[in-house]
Amino acid sequence: MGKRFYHARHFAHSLKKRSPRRYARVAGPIRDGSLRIASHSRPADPQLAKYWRFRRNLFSLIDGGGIHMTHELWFSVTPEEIAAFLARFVRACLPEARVVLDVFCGGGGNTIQFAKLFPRVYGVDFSLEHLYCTAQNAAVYGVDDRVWLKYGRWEQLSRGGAFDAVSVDCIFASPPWGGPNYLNLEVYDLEQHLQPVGITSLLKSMFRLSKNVILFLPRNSDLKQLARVTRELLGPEAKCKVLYVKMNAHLKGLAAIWGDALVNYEPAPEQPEAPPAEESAHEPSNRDIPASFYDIDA
Ligand SMILES: C[S@@+](CC[C@H](N)C(=O)[O-])C[C@H]1O[C@@H](n2cnc3c(N)ncnc32)[C@H](O)[C@@H]1O
Repeated sequence: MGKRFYHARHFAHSLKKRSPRRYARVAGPIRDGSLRIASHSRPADPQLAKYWRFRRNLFSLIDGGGIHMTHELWFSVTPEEIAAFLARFVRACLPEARVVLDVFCGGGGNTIQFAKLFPRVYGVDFSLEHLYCTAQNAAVYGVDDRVWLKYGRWEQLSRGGAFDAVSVDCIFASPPWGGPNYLNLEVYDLEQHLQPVGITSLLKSMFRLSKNVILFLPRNSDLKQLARVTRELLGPEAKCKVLYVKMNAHLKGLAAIWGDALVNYEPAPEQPEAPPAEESAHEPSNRDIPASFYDIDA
């Protein structure tokens, strides 16, 4: 893997050795353990109270004391149930896939769930603290041996060809939505509001590496823009599939999906009986995709 990526298991050690100046920026929280979440103590910031109440939705293993988060990650980690669903969905659609790239990996909510089902997962983030959290959290879930991390701004990494030598089977990204104000908008403009770049640039940078792309987007995203950008970048016949992702009956966001194998996938009708015994947990079939997640607008 060379020196281009940090193996999650040795993240802090490798960062210190290869880039002491970068390490110095996170040395404090690494040494004093201030990013470690003591699950039973409510955070001092009242803004976080609501997120803390639902902390086990973010990481079911949070009570074990090994989960790490920054203030920002309380708001932005993908809830585990959703991340697990998306990983199972990709696994069911792309049974041969080996490599997933999680751009904007944050605290590893998605990276971890992908790493449970795929042998190699790359996580990218421009926050060293977040990469450190991903590495720590991946260790809690016992998947840090499958996770490789890259520090930097996605726009620059992509322009510089940082992943050109990697054969990526699928790209997932949960880009920043620009704070909770997105809910005040009737329609979320994917060119204006999405960060760090608009949807056209973001998708261009991703389609260079893989035709299979999933973006986790605000629930009020402009679907017309999705249709337009799909045709502009992939041709007049191309399709984007949109899954409305719900948790406990609440609409949490949209998964916008590109790539034939992902778009044309149909879940089998729900089957009441248990799956056959020989079906391993690591080889999900379409029975693993709960139909309730499907509310498709193709
Ligand atoms: C919504 S969070 C992702 C949460 C993640 N999926 C999880 O479950 O933990 C977005 C992340 O994007 C990172 N980010 C923002 N702009 C970035 C950029 N230009 N390049 C790389 N990472 C960026 C932030 O540091 C943040 O961790």
